[in-house]
Amino acid sequence: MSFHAISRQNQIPIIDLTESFTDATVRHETAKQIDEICQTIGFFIITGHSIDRNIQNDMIQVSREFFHLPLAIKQEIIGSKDYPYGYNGLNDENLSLGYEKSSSAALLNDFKESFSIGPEHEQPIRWPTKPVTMPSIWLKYYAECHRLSQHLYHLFALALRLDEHWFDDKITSHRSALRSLYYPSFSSPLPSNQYRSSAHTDYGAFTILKQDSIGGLQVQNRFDQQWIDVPCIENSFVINLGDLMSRWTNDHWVSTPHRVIGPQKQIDANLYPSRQSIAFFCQINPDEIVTCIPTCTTADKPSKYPPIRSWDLILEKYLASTQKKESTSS
Ligand SMILES: O=C(O)CCC(=O)C(=O)O
Ligand SMILES: [Fe+2]
Repeated sequence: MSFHAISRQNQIPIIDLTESFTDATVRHETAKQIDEICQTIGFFIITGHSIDRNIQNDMIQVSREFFHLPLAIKQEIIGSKDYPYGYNGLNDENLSLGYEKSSSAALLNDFKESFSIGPEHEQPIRWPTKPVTMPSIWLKYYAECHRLSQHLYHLFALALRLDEHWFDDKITSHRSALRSLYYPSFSSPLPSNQYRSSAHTDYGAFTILKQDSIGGLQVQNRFDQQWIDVPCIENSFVINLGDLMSRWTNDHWVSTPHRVIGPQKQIDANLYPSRQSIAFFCQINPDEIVTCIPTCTTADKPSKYPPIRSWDLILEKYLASTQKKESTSS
């Protein structure tokens, strides 16, 4: 697929990764395709990713179980500056605040709940008392996503004409976060100024997203500003770049705005269906200094951004979207 074909078509490209795990030639071809996608739409769907279906199903199932528990249990683990994970309740977050402050003020907060964990190697993970199977299922899913992210980093490195292992030492103490998002059902349509997730770009390197079959995820085509529906494909993941990767590549690659709209059709009893998705936010080592990737700058294209500690970049955005000040503890 050519650069122009991708930018013109209002579709999210699909890449089958199966052979890229074992065949170096395929890996190089896939990387070339990824480079084109990352310069244009910044989103793609992967199949042949090697994550077991049972693990995906268990993760969706145990998440639904958690979000159906009484609020008091869900609120057992609440995030803070030192522990930016745990439970976020309905209307606690407005992702567009971290993205575009001027127009987002009129938007109601996102109609969703979430629960997140960080990496086990940094600090003990805080779990709610129920469901009891949650820790083992989440840790298994987290490990699988990290393994997949390592393969994707290899493809991204080849796409940027770097050594395949260029990113390896930048993720040895990564701070990747796993977040389960639950968008409850509702009986009358959401107000026009409310979304399930308002428009935003992701903050980190890239995201591995699992969505259920309800749909609603949309990506903005930056060439004509149109919102493109991301199709729900069985046993697939959606991959999208975040702001850190865009800055790291000197804007050679884009982090594309996306949002989740409410369902347009009711199911039964006048109910608009709930939606469950699972996002794995791939974050590099928090102390890594993000400075223009060597292959992304030339004499004609100087580095645009000063070096920054990777976690400083992430925290700035996180605090903006949850309306927290850096000095507050909850
Ligand atoms: O739930 C989804 O499908 C997308 C969520 C999302 O974009 C995010 O949390 O960053
Ligand atoms: Fe996102």
